[in-house]
Formats: sequence, C-alpha cells, structure tokens
Amino acid sequence: MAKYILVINPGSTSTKIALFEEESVVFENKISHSTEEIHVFRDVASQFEFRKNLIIEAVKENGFDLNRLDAVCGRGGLLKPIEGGTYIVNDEMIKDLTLAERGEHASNLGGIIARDLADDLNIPAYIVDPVAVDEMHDIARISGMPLIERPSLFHALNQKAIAREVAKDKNVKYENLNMVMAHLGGGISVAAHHFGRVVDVNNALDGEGPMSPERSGTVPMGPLYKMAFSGDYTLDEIKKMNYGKGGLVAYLGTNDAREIVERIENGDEKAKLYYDAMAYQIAKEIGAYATVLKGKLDCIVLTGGLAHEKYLVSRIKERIEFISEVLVYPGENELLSLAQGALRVLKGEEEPKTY
Ligand SMILES: Nc1ncnc2c1ncn2[C@@H]1O[C@H](COP(=O)(O)OP(=O)(O)OP(=O)(O)O)[C@@H](O)[C@H]1O
Ligand SMILES: CCCC(=O)O
Repeated sequence: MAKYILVINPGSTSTKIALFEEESVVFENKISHSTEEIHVFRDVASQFEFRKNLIIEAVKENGFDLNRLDAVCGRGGLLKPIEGGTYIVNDEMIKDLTLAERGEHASNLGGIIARDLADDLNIPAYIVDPVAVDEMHDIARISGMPLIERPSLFHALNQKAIAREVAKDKNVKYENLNMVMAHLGGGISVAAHHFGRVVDVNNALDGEGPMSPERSGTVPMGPLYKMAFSGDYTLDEIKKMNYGKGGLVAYLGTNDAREIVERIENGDEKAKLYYDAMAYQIAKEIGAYATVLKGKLDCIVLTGGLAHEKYLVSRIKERIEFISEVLVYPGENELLSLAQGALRVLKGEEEPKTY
C-alpha cells in the first residue's frame, strides 16, 4: 500500500508544506507570513497554533482527508547535538524545541506541529536531519578560546540528502565516500563528509565561514568587539549585520544573485568585486575542508540555490578544480528529503532514532 506523508518546513517568512504519496508530490503549498503577522508573537514556539491552523486549512483546501495519512514529518530545529537520521518526535524533543535553549529558529516548529497533528491521527511524527546534526570529530570542536566550543549547525537536511544522491549516482554507499560539500543558499555551509559522517562544518548560523547572500560569515574579531562595546549599536543591530542583513545584502542591497549577475553584465564593477569576493571565500573554505580529509576526496559537491548560478559556479570551480572532481547538484528539495526520511523508516529500511 502506498504511504501518504505530510511534510512541514517552517521558515522565517513562510511555512512550506507538501503531501507525498511515496516520493511523488500530491500537492505542495508555500504559505507566506507577513512581517506584521509574525511580529505579534513573542517567540517562535508561540506561532504554533497560528501556523498549525494555516496548515490544516491548506490541506483541506487541497481536498485531502488527513485521516489517510501514514505519518507527519517536520523539519527539525535547534535541538541538542545529535547524529543524522530520522527521529521519532518524543516528549523530550518537544520540550527542547519549545524551550529553544539552543536558540530560536523557525524550524523548531517543524517537530512541534508534526507531533500535534500526528497525535490527533494516532500516527507517528518524525523529524529528519535537523540543523543540530552533530557528527564532528573532537579536534574540530576546539576554537582557540576555552570558553567557546565550535558547534555543528548547518544545512544538514540538504547536505545529507544530496550526499545520498551523490552516492547513488556513483553507485557506492554514502558510508564509503569522502567529499567536501558546499550548500550555497541564503546561508552557506561547507562540510567535510567522511564515510557517512559530517566530521567538520562551518557554523552557518553564527558568523563562521564564507559570506553569503544574507550573512557576513567570519569577520575580524578586534573591530567586531570594539563595535560591540562602542555604544553605537544594539545587540540586535549587530546580530542583523551578521545574520539577515550581512554579506551581499549589506554590500549591494540585495540577496538576489540573479539581479547581481545582471548588474555585473551591465558593467557594475562594485557588484563584480563583492560577488567575486563571495566566490573567493567559498573556494577558500572548500580548500580548507579538503585538508580535513587530508586531500583524499572522491569529489567536491556544490548544491543549494546559488549552485544554479553559472557565473558563481565557474568562479568557484577555477580555484578548486585542482583538488578533486567538482559535481554540481543545484537547488535543494527539503520537502522531498523529509518525505524520503520518513519513508525509509515506514518501509523498515532504517531504524528510527530516539532523541
Ligand atoms: N535558479 C537560480 N538561478 C540563479 N540564482 C538562484 C536561483 N535560485 C536561487 N538563486 C539564488 O540563490 C540564493 C539563495 O536562494 P535560495 O532561495 O536557494 O535560499 P534559501 O533557501 O532562502 O536559503 P537556505 O538555502 O540558506 O535555506 C539567492 O541569492 C538566489 O538569488
Ligand atoms: C544553518 C542551517 C539553517 C539556516 O541557514 O537557517
């Protein structure tokens, strides 16, 4: 019997949902939330009822009876550090997602809403490869400041899904591959995948790694802490310079790569300098992560929305092709990745993990 799975991916400005019959989309909806709608809530967890009701409405509008579902699967959030895989949403997980002690992130709602809908239907709720997936080796955790440990926070859902796809295309097991993968989206994570585990990755959420369309990435620390204590900026203003209004947005006023490339084609030297700088930083980070694998790589993989953009890909490639074969898997399909994670468990191909 075909399995039906409702998947939920809450983002900062939208909630994406899809209904899958096995791996085929029955319907897909992007429910947008205006800033005014979101700003009335004091934190992410208190948006639960609001987003859940919109999801139920959307499912009904598509004429689907929720009672036909086999599982609900949400994008997992800022949980305690856990290894990759599909997890049953249990009480402990709900507690951590609600208290958000590791931080506020829209994806915290994925597990909370999935569990609530699934409980009413008496079916399982799962999350798959949350941003908190942590498979780092110990040496990578050392930052240089004893009070600060490097965490593992990255685009685990897409990185793991693409890693499995690369393995399938190469006809080998993910557990037998060594690769560096760069997820190039609004945020950027560059990771070393070593025999099925992400043993090191830049902290994509918190100012580490290359700049991205919306994030600053690593900046020199001296000027940063002088700025922080100058009294000229609030904490929130500085956070935004790092996350949301950093990177290309800060330099060029847009996070849209297509618009920037058009400007470059029209001779805009400033656009070229900052866009080339982003490519340079990405390539440099990939080079650094190749050393994590001692240069013994099966391939380098570029993925995420920016991997569609040919000028950027060629600027990155020219600096890294000497290291290994470069494969490009443009875009991301987080909704399908969630459905596949739930399906692997429903079909008994993988044991669900317990948080
Ligand atoms: N088809 C495309 N061609 C060129 N550029 C693209 C394409 N699709 C997306 N981009 C660019 O990729 C960047 C990231 O967009 P995307 O929508 O993938 O990010 P996101 O999903 O919001 O972020 P994240 O992947 O960090 O969650 C933007 O600069 C966007 O303009
Ligand atoms: C760190 C991965 C998720 C995000 O960029 O928000």
